[in-house]
This record gives sequence, C-alpha cells and structure tokens, in this order.
Amino acid sequence: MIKGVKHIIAVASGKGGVGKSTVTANLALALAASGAKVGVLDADIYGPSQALLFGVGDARVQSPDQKHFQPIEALGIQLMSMAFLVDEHTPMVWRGPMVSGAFQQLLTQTAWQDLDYLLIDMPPGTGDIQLTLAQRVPVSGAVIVTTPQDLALLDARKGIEMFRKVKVPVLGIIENMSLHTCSQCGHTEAIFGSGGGEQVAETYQAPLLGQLPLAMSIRLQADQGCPSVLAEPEGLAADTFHHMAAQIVAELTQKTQAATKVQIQFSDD
Ligand SMILES: Nc1ncnc2c1ncn2[C@@H]1O[C@H](COP(=O)(O)OP(=O)(O)OP(=O)(O)O)[C@@H](O)[C@H]1O
Repeated sequence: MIKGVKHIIAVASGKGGVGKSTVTANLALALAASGAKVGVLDADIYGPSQALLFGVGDARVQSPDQKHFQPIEALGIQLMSMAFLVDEHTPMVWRGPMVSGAFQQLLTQTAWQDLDYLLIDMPPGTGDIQLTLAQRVPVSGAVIVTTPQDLALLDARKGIEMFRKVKVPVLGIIENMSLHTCSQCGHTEAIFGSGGGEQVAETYQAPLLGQLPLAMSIRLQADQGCPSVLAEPEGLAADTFHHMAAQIVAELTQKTQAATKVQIQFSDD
C-alpha cells in the first residue's frame, strides 16, 4: 500500500506515441468528475508530458519537510512528475536501475492526499524498467492503450502478457485514434486500420473499454493544457472518457471483490 492512495491503476501501451498520456489525463479528469479524488504519476522519466497536459509545465515541486514532495494540484488532480524536479532542457541519461529508483521515490515520497485512484502514466515499452515497475508497485489493475495498427497491437499484446506475468489484472483495452472524420468533406476513414482493439480484447478476454477518434480537437486541447473532458465537456470524446472511467471503476470493484473472496477462502482452509 502507498500512503494516501486507495487504488493504483497503471496506464500502459507497449508502443510509444499511441496517446497513452493524453488518455491518462482525460481518464483522471473523468474519474474526478464522478466525485473521486484522483492523482496522476508520470512514470515516463525520460519524456514526461503530464505537466504540459495539465497546463503546469513551469511548476516546481516543494518539499517543506525535506522528506516528502508536495504534489502539484492542477485542474483538481494531484500530479507528480519528473518534469517538476528537473529543467525541461535537461536530457535524462540515466540507466535502468536509476530510473526505477527515481520512479520509486516519486511514488512513495509524494505526500498524496487521500486519493481514491492514482493513475500511473507508464513509460512506453515492455522492457526491464516496465517489468520492475509493474512488479514493485502495488497496482490494482492496468489499462492498455493501443491504436488499431498491427504494430501497436503487437506491443499491446506484450504489455498485457507483462501484466499477466506479474499478476496484475487487466481492466480493459482502450483503442485510440480509431477513426478520423475529415473536417473538410466529412468522410470517415480508419487511418490505422480497424477491429484491432476488439481482437486483442477478445483474445485476452478483457473488455474493450472504448474507441476514441483521431481528432484534431483532442490534440489541440491537450496541447493547450486543458484536456477534452474539461475543454469540451459535452463533446463525444468527453462522453467516451466518462463512459470508460465508469467501466474501469466497475471492473476494479469486481476484481477487488473477487480477490478478497479468494483471500477469505484461503484463510478459511
Ligand atoms: N485521439 C487523438 N486524436 C488526435 N491526436 C491525438 C489523439 N491521442 C493522442 N494524440 C496526440 O498524439 C501525440 C502522442 O500522444 P501522447 O503523448 O498522449 O502519446 P503517448 O503514447 O503517451 O506517447 P509516449 O508514450 O511516446 O510519450 C500527441 O501529440 C497527442 O496530442
């Protein structure tokens, strides 16, 4: 257990650039809109992006007691990221063990305030660093973000396998950049292919939580530091995020109850 946190949810992708950080930020806002207290930990030590997504790129972390970091509060979400500790022009040239160490410190030494959900924006890939993080952190469940592209799906599968290996339940798959509708002519195209998310979900018997379009608005709103759930609360993307957040909570509740049952059965024997 991490102090001040009820549930940790890892958001992972396998392949980079599929929209994992954008999805994490929007999911956090959707969970918060339902009344939960939510935090986001940016575990992408090399390329942190949550600070920009929440419009607090210049924020710097404080440590009044010299032991704990105060999370940065933005748009109602508690945030912690490497971006708050180092200069944005400082390249991270650390090796694996140092990265895991830094991450562990960000996770355990942040003074999280009474969180229902802490979303971890995992670094892309399924290498040693990711495996260590998945193993060391008491994760309640993982959400996998992918595009319908074969290459991304292959990596998403590796991500799912990785969480299975460390016995973290996969709460569902999110297919991002599914369809694109041309703003000029209205024609809709499946730029990265179609049906992939569904296929992976079926193979691993995990729910397909939702499909998000490849939309200029999602990118623009993210760049402006006001993700779609807040920028366009009545929009289709926001609606999809709210729906997905509700499903994640339902899956988590179900999985947690099932795990408790197993524990009770064990102790009865
Ligand atoms: N549904 C979408 N429609 C349009 N643009 C999107 C969408 N999702 C994400 N993007 C854009 O795609 C780019 C990559 O997104 P993001 O940084 O969230 O991906 P990522 O998977 O976290 O990448 P990495 O793990 O490599 O940091 C960003 O410019 C983002 O604004």
